[in-house]
Amino acid sequence: MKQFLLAPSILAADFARLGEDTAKALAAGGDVVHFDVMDNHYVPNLTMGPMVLKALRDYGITAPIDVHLMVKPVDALIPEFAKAGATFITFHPEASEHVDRTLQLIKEHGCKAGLVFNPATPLDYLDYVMDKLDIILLMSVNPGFGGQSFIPGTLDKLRQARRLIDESGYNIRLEVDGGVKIDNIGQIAAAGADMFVAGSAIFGHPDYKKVIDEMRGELEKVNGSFH
Ligand SMILES: O=C(CO)[C@@H](O)[C@H](O)COP(=O)(O)O
Repeated sequence: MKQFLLAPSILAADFARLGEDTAKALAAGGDVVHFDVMDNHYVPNLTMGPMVLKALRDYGITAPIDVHLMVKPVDALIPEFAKAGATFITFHPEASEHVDRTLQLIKEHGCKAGLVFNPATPLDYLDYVMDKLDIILLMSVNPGFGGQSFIPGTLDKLRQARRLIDESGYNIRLEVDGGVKIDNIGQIAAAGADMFVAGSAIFGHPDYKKVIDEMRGELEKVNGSFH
């Protein structure tokens, strides 16, 4: 059976009670904390840095933390996030001068590494780095804000990425981010994703557990189609 991971995006959490709200999403069944870092330069929004991540660790969050860097340049922040307690660090290849070097830097700092693809970024960047990836993240909205609608063309791109991962023989997670809801998560999983970021769908609902349980229910329906 395929193991799916649900990653609540704390961009949509209550920032005034971030530790408590993050813990609540994990207690409701979230597997991984998705941590969006925006610099108001690579994307038009400004969010959280390594100090906030460390504060979550100090608060007692022990779940994996998936840091999505929407910043340019990338490299200087990697040691900082690793030291603060990141598990995964992903970045946009067009924001790094040397993609291979940035991937190596993440690994050298003991984190899992990944590339993120915007809706209009081709998957060509994968060509020579599959052996260095633990995760591929496909954006299903343009990065910068939560609460946008899923871009349907992402489904074909997911199928393409799934094919490349399977052909490579490497153990690489395929994550999707943006507009993931109860009513589309099954279709997204059937296209090949195995890790799902959801912000507004979870934090915008009064009952996080109900949303996560319903998402898992949808995932169980498609589980068989992978094997
Ligand atoms: O990185 C981003 C947006 O740039 C995402 O992680 C959003 O936080 C997803 O939010 P929803 O679309 O699920 O509300």
